[in-house]
Amino acid sequence: MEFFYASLVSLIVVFFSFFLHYILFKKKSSYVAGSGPLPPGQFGWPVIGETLTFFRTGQKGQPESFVYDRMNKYSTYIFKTNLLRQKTVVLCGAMANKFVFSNENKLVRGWWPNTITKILQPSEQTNHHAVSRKLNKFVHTVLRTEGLQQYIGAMDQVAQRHFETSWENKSKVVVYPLTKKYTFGVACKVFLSVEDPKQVEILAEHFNEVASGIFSVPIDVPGTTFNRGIKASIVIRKKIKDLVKQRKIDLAAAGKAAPVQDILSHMVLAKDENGELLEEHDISNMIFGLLIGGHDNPSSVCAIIVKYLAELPHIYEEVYKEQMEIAKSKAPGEFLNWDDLQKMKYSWNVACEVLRIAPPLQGTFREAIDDFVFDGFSVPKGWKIYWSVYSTHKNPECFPDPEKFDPSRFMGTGPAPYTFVPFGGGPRMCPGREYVRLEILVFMHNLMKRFKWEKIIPDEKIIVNPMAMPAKCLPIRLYPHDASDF
Ligand code: HEM
Repeated sequence: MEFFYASLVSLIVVFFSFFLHYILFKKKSSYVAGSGPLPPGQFGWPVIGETLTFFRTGQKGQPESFVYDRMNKYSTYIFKTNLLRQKTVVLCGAMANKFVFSNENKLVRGWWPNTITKILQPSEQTNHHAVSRKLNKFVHTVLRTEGLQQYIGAMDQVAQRHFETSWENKSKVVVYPLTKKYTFGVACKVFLSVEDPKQVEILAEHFNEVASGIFSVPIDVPGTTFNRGIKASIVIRKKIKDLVKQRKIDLAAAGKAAPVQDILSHMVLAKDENGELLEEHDISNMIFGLLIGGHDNPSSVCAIIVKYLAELPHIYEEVYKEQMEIAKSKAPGEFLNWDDLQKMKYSWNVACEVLRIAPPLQGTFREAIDDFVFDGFSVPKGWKIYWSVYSTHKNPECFPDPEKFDPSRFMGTGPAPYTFVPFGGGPRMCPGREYVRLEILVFMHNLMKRFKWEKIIPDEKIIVNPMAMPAKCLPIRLYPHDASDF
């Protein structure tokens, strides 16, 4: 059925594409906004532009080549293209990152493709930009470091149970599905206090449908991946709303729920700047957004850490030494705490190097609120702006020998400003970054103290589909440490 619809749409696209191309692009090719020419570059194929090339380079394991081919051909700092049927400029390099991040809501604002907004956005929102700015501010507040410290023990508890049930007593495992299970389990516990494995699994299945829907052909008729994504999003929202309602009741009844037990309690009790409690649908939307963030990105990093530690024994040994010192300092049954995580400096450098070399997200879009000029080229109002993580992460001027996995890049003062941007920057910078740091370090600790491992597919590549991930999900052979190591 999906194939039929996709074929139908392709035919329609072929018939009308040249006509649309003429109307949308050719007629306006002489358009000059601001005081400079349009950026160099090509819009590519009619309608679809260069979208397929963009995604294919990622699926082939060379996601950075889309940006670098065009930087070499047109300009180091800016080029135009057509992505997701939008006239887009790609801004490259540290200065471009600084420009995008510091002009939020002045010259640019957040923009998501229709597929994403249709699945993720609540229909109740009338003034999307104003509402999302207010909610984003609140999300940044609930995920700040001081608040998260209290959840480290809970993360460790989830990790211990996860390794006991899914890794121990096995000689081989496939890593990527397991890291997904771990990170989603942590998210369910920390955000919602949902621990029952069956309930977590059902929620994870709905989230998988949402994730597939976001990156599917956007045809909203029964049977398509896109339609299933929308339906799954409605089901999840309903489930979260029910949890919010129940939590309100439990918090009112003494002893049934604690104000600090998870992020949900925190949100239910929080008040906005007018002293009002937050609306139920706002809380559900925020929790939904956090679970989406917690679903795929951190699991990609955890899996790719496992890959590099298998390939680079000298780095494995350093991480092992650091983690075993902490493991030996703990009393039996004692969970990790904030001080332990502060000691995991080398481990975090390793994770940062993974975030540099294989960032889960390649970049995000903005929309020009007004005409502006960058590097002498005009960007017209309404065009989309794409900033790419790779334009600095794989740039030898920012990171010498960029393909080399070298955690020492993060020692001392670390990378130059605006060059290491896996979490974006400015007001929209990922609010989950500190949460991610804790969750990844807890994962590394529990993994290192249990196992050494080797890859079953020695030359397995990292692809981007749509997150960075090992092409075959990283099957490995496990070798448990001797009990005498403790
Ligand atoms: C390794 C894991 C992660 C990476 C690499 C990552 C990266 C990013 C990036 C690049 C952005 C866009 C920033 C921009 O447009 O400038 C973003 C936004 C966001 N992230 Fe993350 N993220 C991760 C994990 C998480 C987690 C675990 C959560 C939730 C707990 C989360 C919540 C969010 C939210 C809510 C936004 C939207 C912020 C806004 O639009 O203001 N992320 N993230």
